[in-house]
Amino acid sequence: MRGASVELIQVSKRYGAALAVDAIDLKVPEGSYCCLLGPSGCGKTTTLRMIAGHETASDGNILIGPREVGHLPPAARGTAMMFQSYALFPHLDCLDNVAFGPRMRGVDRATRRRRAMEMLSLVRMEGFAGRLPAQLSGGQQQRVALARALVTEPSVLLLDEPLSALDPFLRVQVRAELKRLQTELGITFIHVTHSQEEAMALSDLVVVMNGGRIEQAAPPREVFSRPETGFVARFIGGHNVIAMPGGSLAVRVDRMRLSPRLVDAAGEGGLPARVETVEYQGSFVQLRLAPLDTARATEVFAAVPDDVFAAQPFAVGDVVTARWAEGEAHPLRDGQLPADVPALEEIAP
Ligand SMILES: Nc1ncnc2c1ncn2[C@@H]1O[C@H](COP(=O)(O)OP(=O)(O)OP(=O)(O)O)[C@@H](O)[C@H]1O
Repeated sequence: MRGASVELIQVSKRYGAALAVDAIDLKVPEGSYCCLLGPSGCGKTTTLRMIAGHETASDGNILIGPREVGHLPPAARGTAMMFQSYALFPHLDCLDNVAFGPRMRGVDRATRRRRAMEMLSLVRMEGFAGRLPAQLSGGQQQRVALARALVTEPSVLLLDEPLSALDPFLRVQVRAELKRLQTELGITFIHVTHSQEEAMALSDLVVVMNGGRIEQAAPPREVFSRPETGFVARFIGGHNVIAMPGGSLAVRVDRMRLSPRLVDAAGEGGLPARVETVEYQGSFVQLRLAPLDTARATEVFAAVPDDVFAAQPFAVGDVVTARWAEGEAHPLRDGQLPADVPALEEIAP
């Protein structure tokens, strides 16, 4: 199997007056694992379905490899789709479920059974070839569904919330399996999820969507360390969004430094705030703070390493100053403030 790149150029989807996907541009490199991440209704599934050809784009171009595929039916695009519900045929055993597609395409019995067996081995289900879906666990059914999608040798595998029907334990197992397969096969995976943890764990490229648009498309570490918009900072989590005179900033909660507030310190920088909650979390202590100036943020969080906290503990009701090193504050693209927000002193590290 070989991967192919996927490129969307100014792709839109309208349902009547509603714009589900709004002129998005995206380039997914060949052989990469890409997650489309965002809240319900942001247009992830619609985007996936347009790539698969189950939905026609209202505008724009879709390329798979060098080919424009907008006019091609799903079966001619070199993609395969795996759905949230495994949708295995209940009356067929695993081998026949996987061999079903090749059978429909007229592949002879011996070849299709050999191919199906290879795919079952790939997902480590060769020992279950003769079982009916009802005799399998959810995770096992999911693997068979994966084998069934891969038997067509797609260059791009499209996965719509493939883990959401699994319990948390299985979800982590199947997630690791998906990553292993993608790395081993070298084909392109495009995976829709609303779980930031899933996207972080799997992706080479995370595409954060909101309201039919792409907020940010970058490797997970970059999205987490340098969110470009307030939406990304909040959705990915682990960040405070703080209003400043020049616009809003994102600062990671584990980069906040707390010190006792010196009430009479002249020209004191930082963000004075009252401690609202203190929660011990094992390796760190999480504090929720209410800034005294609510125009800057209504609440911020600080994750303080447990040893740092033990050396200088704070209690609920204490007033502290939160600071961060200059390089830890990332300006947000959509962070312009209304003109009436008061100017504040410079933040000192
Ligand atoms: N067939 C349709 N007809 C009309 N509107 C639709 C149709 N399909 C999707 N939409 C609308 O388009 C928008 C994007 O839907 P989409 O299913 O792509 O979102 P999503 O991000 O995948 O959400 P979810 O995580 O809930 O599946 C939503 O507002 C949805 O209501």
